[in-house]
Amino acid sequence: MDQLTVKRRVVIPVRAGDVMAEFISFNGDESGKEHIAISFAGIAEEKNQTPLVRLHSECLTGDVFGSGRCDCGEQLDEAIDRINEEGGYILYLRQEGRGIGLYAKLEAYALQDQGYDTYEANEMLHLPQDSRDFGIAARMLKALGVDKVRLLTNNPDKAEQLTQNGVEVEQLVPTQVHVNQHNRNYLEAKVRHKQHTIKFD
Ligand SMILES: Nc1nc2c(ncn2[C@@H]2O[C@H](COP(=O)(O)OP(=O)(O)OP(=O)(O)O)[C@@H](O)[C@H]2O)c(=O)[nH]1
Ligand SMILES: [Zn+2]
Repeated sequence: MDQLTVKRRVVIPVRAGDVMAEFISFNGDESGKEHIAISFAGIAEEKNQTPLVRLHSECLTGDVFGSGRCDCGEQLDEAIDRINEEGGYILYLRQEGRGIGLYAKLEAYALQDQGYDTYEANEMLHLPQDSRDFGIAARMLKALGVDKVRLLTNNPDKAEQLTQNGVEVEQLVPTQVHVNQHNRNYLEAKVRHKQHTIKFD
C-alpha cells in the first residue's frame, strides 16, 4: 500500500479560541474517507516525550450532539484536554458506527431498543461487529514521522493493529470511564465481547 504524505497543515483555534489545534490532511488515501489528524503542541515536544495519541472513530451522534447512548463525545473532550496538555495527536477516523456508517448505526440502535446488545445488533443486520481497520492510523502516524506512541484507549484491538502495522505502543493510557444510565449496557458489552479495559465503580 502506498505511503501517505502530509498534504496541508492549518491551525484552527478550538474551544472558543482557548486551544490551538493544527488540522492535518493527507495525500494518498485511496479510500477517499478524508481521515484527519489534529496536532496539539503540549509539553511533549519540549521534553522530547513520546506523543500521546488517540485514535477516535467518528460518532456524529456522540461527538456533535453529545449523545448519552455512548461515551464518544466525552472521550473526545477528554482527549482534547489531555493531549493539549501533554502533546500529541488525535487521529479523527471517519469510521462512523465502528465502520458500518451512520444509517446502519441507527438501525442497530433500533435493534438495541428491542433488547439486543451493540454487537448482536450489527450481526442481526448481517454486518461485522467491528469492521475498523486501524492500519490507516499507522500510515497517518508514519506520514507525521511518528513511530512510537502512548495510546489513549481502553480498546486492545487498537494497540494490536498499530503494533502489527509497525507503530510501537510504548504505553497504554486508559481513558476515564464516562458511564451514565443510557450507556451502561453499551460499555458493559465492550468489556464482555471485546475485552475493553473499562473499570466500573
Ligand atoms: N455499530 C455501532 N457503533 C457504535 C455504537 N455506539 C457507538 N458506536 C461507534 O463506535 C465507535 C466508537 O469508537 P471509539 O470511541 O474510537 O472507541 P472504542 O473502540 O470504543 O475504544 P476506546 O478507544 O476505548 O474508546 C464510533 O465509530 C461510534 O460511532 C453502536 O451501538 N453500534
Ligand atoms: Zn458514540
